[in-house]
Amino acid sequence: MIADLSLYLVTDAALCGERGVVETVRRAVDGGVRIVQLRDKAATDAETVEQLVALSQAIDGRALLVVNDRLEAALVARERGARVDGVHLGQGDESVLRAREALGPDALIGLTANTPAHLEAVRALPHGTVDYLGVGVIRPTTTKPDHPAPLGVDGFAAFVASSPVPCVAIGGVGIDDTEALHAAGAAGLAVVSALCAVDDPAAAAEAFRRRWLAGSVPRVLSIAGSDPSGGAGIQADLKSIAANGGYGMAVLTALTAQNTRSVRDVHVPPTSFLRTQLDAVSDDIAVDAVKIGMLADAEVIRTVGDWLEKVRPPIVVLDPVMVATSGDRLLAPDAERALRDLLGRATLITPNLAELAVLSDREIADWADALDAAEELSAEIGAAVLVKGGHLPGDEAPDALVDARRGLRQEFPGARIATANTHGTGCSLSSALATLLARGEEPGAAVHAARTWLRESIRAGAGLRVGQGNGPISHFAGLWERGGADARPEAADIAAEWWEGIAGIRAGIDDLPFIRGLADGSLKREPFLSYLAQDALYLREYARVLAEAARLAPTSDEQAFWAESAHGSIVGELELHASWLTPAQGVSAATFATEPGPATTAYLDHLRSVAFGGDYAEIVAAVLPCFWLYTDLGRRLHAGEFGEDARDPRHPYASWLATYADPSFEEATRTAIAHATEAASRADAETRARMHRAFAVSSAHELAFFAAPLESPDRG
Ligand SMILES: Nc1ncnc2c1ncn2[C@@H]1O[C@H](COP(=O)(O)OP(=O)(O)O)[C@@H](O)[C@H]1O
Ligand SMILES: Cc1ncc(COP(=O)(O)O)c(N)n1
Ligand SMILES: [Mg+2]
Repeated sequence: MIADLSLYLVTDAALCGERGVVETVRRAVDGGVRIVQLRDKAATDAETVEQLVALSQAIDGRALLVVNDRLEAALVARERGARVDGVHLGQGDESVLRAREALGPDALIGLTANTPAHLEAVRALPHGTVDYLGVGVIRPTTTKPDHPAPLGVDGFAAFVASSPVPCVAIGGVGIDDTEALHAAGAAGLAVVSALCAVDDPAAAAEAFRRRWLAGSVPRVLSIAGSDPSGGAGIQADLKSIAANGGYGMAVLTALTAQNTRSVRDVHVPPTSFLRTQLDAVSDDIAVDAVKIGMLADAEVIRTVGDWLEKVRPPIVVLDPVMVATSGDRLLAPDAERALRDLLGRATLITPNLAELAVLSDREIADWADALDAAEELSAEIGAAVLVKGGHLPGDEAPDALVDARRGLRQEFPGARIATANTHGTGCSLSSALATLLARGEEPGAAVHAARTWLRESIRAGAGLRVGQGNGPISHFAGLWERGGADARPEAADIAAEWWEGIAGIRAGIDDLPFIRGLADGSLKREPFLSYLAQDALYLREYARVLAEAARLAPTSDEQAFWAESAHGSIVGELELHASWLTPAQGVSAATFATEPGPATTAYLDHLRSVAFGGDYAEIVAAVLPCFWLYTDLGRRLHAGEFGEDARDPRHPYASWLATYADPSFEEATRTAIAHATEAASRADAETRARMHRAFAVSSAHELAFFAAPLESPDRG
């Protein structure tokens, strides 16, 4: 049997402690353990049967279950309805031949081995008797008191090289061995203490799995229809999987005769042949992720559902394809019910707006409706939902990831790209997601990366000059342009993402009593002047950071811009002193000579530490919120968004508010946004992430800075 041995939990009742073996296993499987071995040398056969029954229920088909040594108990537990997939035998335990005979050809049979003589013995057995070897110990361990001399990673690698069957590394394996053992050729890691004796087995398992997957090329199977014009269906899937770093496989549910204009005909081969294709793959290859596309009719859906029930792939991304971009049906209308039943088997489903309406059986009038419907559907099916906004009217094409079980609702903003090349966008996105999830990405990060890649590929689509209708996207545009480096988002997309990312901070600023009072003029003079005094202190240092940006700027345009901004910042400081922070305004010499308050100090510390790092990209991201948030606030104050008072010339702070809405400051802000986000677009993914963080941290400091005058009694 072909099994995913990547993360293999071996139980130890003592190490599981009060939590117990069953609960430990349940959580570890939640976290991604793929196979569980019940190992309890002290239990009686009757106790072992009970434990297997309980474990089988807790695992619920999400991982394989084998038992150490106790063939009889496995057989009895099977009779009692437990799903026991096989046994793991030691050199001294029952004969593997007898186990194979008793458990049948589909059982998983493992054997402990660590010497050349053991390997000779395995070679002498009929092919298919032993499925894998447990090889160790890797390091000294206390969970096997009588263990042989440790092999170490090198000894393990040498053993694997001459083994006829896959080898799992066991014995003292810790998370930091993951990469080395993967590179040494391990089929998986068998872990005892590092999963049983930890507070959070799910988190530990997730960490193992993520590190394991990061080093592998995932094997991704698309189960979908064929599009001979190459833009959608399995053709799009295979390109998308490859472009995102996976090994692509494809099982055909249907053949369409379509091009970029329309679907002319659909041929659905017999489902018996579909099943033969599916088994041919899973009998030979461990499938890391499945993407499901066009399913044609109810019988196809049932066939795929039965196969999923047998194989239980760890990741299933289901794109509930109903209608093609051209408007032609790809699913028989009477099959919608059957499709709904299949959703429960998915990890993630990716409906467009029309499909979401059908699946959730409600009307969707706008994006807010779509999010609510997605949340409801997610709760109902127990899977995450990525609702796609490609068919929204207007200039925006957002997507949103909703997972009711985790209380997750994450929006991904994006301007609509003006292009006709949208054929196969849904197919491409879902297979990219299956691949990225199989590479160990978190769902939110996977969606972000898939969208970045998709948007670049959509933009490049027209350049392919394929077809007269809705042409395809250019799946390898990034690869062809940059030789495979991560996709680069456009500056405008980065701006949208950063701005959306601080939506909570912006709402927080709008709600501050200080801002409300500033808008309607009710703000007392004293906190206002103390705010200005802090602002003056801030601007002087801010100017130095801007000057540092000028010093490091890669082009003379940018150099000039940041130098002018530094100058502007100093002029701003001087003006504050000239017109507001004066004895005439009631500002005493004491306030004048004020010290920076905590919020000012914290903000400046952040800016200076970024500036000290000497990275132009990060500095310009950190200085951006001071431009952007002020301009945005000024524009909205001026537009009367906070009430009409702010525009009244008799408003006590009218002249100060006017400087907010100064057109030349707005122009400078546009330029600052452009320089920062273009630097981000040119940067590698790691630098871009640092920039995003620096931007978000500065934004949070802006909020604290506005809050300070009415908050801290010891403000400057
Ligand atoms: N013109 C466009 N500009 C930017 N993104 C788009 C555009 N059209 C579709 N997308 C994106 O392509 C993906 C597929 O979405 P959608 O077209 O809604 O689904 P489907 O292709 O299944 O009908 C989504 O990520 C969506 O945001
Ligand atoms: C065989 C096949 N499967 C799926 C689609 C959906 O295409 P889109 O991704 O544009 O929704 C398609 N046109 N053809
Ligand atoms: Mg589409």
